[in-house]
Amino acid sequence: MTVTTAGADTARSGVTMMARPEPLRMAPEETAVVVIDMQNAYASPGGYVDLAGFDIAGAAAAIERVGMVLDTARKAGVQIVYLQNGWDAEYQEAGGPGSPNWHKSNALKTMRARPELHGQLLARGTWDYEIVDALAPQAGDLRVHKTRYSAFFNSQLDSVLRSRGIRNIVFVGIATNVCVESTLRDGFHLEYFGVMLEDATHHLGPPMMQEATVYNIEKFFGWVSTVADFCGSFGQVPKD
Ligand SMILES: NC(=O)N/C=C\C(=O)O
Repeated sequence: MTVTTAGADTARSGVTMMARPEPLRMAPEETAVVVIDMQNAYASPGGYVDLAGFDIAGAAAAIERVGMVLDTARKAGVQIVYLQNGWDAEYQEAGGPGSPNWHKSNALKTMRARPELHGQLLARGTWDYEIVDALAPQAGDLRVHKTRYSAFFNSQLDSVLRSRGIRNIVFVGIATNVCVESTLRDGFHLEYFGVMLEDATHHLGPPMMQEATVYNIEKFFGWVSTVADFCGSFGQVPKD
């Protein structure tokens, strides 16, 4: 049975997208594509996660598929919000030894192990922090800065979405099992309908991490769909 997301006119004006465990009916004007951390740090050779020893072989395909989603979203008038993860140049926003982030962040750990990298990873103003060239934001897109894995924590994201009447979030980006899942979970608790396009994401760690997030989302926190299903449904929306 199709799940109709919140919104007075959704049943009438919405589009139906195939998803698991149920198809979703969503109004384009109440939907945003949230692009998680498609920065050089996460998606480019020589960026933070590559230097930290994670496999980024799947990132190139994710970039290409995110690009397809953004093309369709722009034509359909769906709001696009880019998240960028990182901290100020002095790393004050990262927290010191009193913060679990200081102990768990693999970027901070990599820089402590390789002091010559200090100042280069995830600092605003660096190449590492920037969105990859192929997905450069365009006029009308929004950018939101975040300092922890969940894009809802200590950021402008909730008010940016709420003030625009957004109730549905289509998630793409990196990494599936860290910032995408953390943000989708927090969005669930804030009453957003979250759907992840599984082939426009990439995980950090072994392949089972991708499978685990897909299971968690399908079973507990939201819906899972694909780029073809997003483009097939939102591609039908006429732009005014
Ligand atoms: N964008 C992410 O999922 N980030 C994951 C790890 C990190 O930022 O250290």
